[in-house]
Amino acid sequence: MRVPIRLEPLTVEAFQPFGDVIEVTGAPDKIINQGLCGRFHDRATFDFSDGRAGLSLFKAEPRALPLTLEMVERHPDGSQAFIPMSEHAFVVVVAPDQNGTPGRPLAFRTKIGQAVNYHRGTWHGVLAPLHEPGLFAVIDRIGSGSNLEEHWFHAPFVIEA
Ligand SMILES: NC(=O)N[C@@H](O)C(=O)O
Ligand code: NI
Repeated sequence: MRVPIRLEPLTVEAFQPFGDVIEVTGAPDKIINQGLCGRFHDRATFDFSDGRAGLSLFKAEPRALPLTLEMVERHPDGSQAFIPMSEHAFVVVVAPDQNGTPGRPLAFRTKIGQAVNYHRGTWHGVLAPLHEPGLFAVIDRIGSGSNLEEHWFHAPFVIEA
């Protein structure tokens, strides 16, 4: 028996307990470059313990819906941001922490132009593009240790459109 989870639109409000939604909304915080560019300033909270921020590129295989969710993971020592490098939606899965194990996951479909930053220690699904090229810039912790905790569900969930 796979428990269904319905994909919801990604919003700042719904995602707030888990991380930041990075997107161009409203007026820029600052107009720069002789008026030719709007700066939407400081839109994500990075948090790294005894390491440093690093920028990597991920090229991930696209996933098809319905998507089986067997596990979530978290990074106790740092936040992790995923910035799509193509104009395609991707699936974002998070779960509340309940005394060290994840509760019922939530699944979101991003809109084009949205990126996410998981706060340090947030349970999340691994990167799940929905289309080629599956190319993302990732800002996360570079440092010692694995910085990775996985939780495999006894009964997988199924993420549905
Ligand atoms: N393992 C790894 O670098 N990627 C995961 O953290 C992920 O969230 O996709
Ligand atoms: Ni991760």
